[in-house]
Amino acid sequence: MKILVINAGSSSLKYQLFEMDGTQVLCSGIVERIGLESGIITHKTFDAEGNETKTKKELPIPNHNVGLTEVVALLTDAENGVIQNTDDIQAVGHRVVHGGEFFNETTVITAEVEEKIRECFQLAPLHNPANLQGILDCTKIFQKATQVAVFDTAFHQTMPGKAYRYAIPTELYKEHGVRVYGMHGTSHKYVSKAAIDHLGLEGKDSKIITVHLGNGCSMAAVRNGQCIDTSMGFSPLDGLMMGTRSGDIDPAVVFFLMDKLNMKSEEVYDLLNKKSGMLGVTGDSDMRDIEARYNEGDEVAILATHMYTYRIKKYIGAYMAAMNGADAIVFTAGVGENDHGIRKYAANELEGLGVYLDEAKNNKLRASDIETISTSDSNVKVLIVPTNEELEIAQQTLAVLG
Ligand SMILES: Nc1ncnc2c1ncn2[C@@H]1O[C@H](COP(=O)(O)OP(=O)(O)O)[C@@H](O)[C@H]1O
Ligand SMILES: CC(=O)OP(=O)(O)O
Ligand SMILES: [Mg+2]
Repeated sequence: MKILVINAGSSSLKYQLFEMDGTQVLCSGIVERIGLESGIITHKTFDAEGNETKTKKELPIPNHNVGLTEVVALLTDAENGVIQNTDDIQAVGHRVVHGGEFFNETTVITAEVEEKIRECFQLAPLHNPANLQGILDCTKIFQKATQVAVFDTAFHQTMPGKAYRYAIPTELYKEHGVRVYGMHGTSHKYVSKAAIDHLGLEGKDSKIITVHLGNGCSMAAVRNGQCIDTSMGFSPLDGLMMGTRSGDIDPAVVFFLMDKLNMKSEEVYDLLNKKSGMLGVTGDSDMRDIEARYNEGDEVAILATHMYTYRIKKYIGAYMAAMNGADAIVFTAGVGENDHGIRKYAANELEGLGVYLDEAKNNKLRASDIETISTSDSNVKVLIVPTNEELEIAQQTLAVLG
């Protein structure tokens, strides 16, 4: 069975096509810089031995629909395509960031499900509209396929009330669903499970702290494979410092901006979501640019890097307290897998908590497989586990189809 996975982000669209009998990846790719002057499509195909052929295209991609049309053209290309026509796809698995309290598991998409995804637009304005657009487009293009939604929020639905409730009047939770939801759940689930398997902790009282550092960043405390706390909240704006999002901030700042600087609520929302985080402090949002500036001794980049990693460190402490210890801290996603400086500053000087980083091992730039970067006698293991949200989505899609 061929399952296509679509991970539509705010400015990108990642995809992978799987042959699920034996789980072979037929092709994968990313459409980046959607909506900007020039977009980039990187497309990789794989033969039965896993050998890779890569093509790269630069062209304007004004919206996700154009991006998806380009992807379909690559999939069905007469010479280099991996399928003959769109009817070869039996299912499309979609990443949907926010499922509110509607969904705690993977779901076949119906008109009613689409409506509920729409109802969650306000909770994830950078993500859910793009996710729904991807679903609507794929329904038209892949007419024989079952469309399935895998929610970022689902994995976090096991959190207890003491972790997911805000200390505000109860009716705001009961009548309006104002609570912590948490995101990146597919990734936290995938990497925590991989760490549990890797460390032989299946069936034991396992305590894993997962640190997902991409453009959006979040952490989770995972006890016995279940999420008990996470750093993103009602929306993907909360918690860690991110590429363009502020993360934790005193809500009084919002009123200050509105009352003293006459900003409208949507301007404040835009500021905290799109103009803050690393971008707000340094002018750059991509960690590669910030790393280069750091290495040149740029003081602003140095400050921002330490703000970013200090907050991760504080959450590590919080989650070790929440679980009364930890077996492992797991770094993942674009920054977590690639940036050894970020891992170093986030996980060094934690010997008091039993975390001993092996700096030489950590200095590897890129982890394509699970790597241990703590010393052999570290009580708490520090791992890099490359995430694979697309594989997790494909497996959950297959499971829901029975
Ligand atoms: N080699 C690298 N070194 C440092 N950071 C990197 C590297 N490669 C990618 N990144 C970072 O990873 C981020 C994207 O991560 P990703 O997990 O793809 O995020 P998202 O899914 O949120 O778009 C980029 O913004 C970039 O900062
Ligand atoms: C929820 C979220 O922040 O997703 P991403 O990191 O893909 O932007
Ligand atoms: Mg991501």
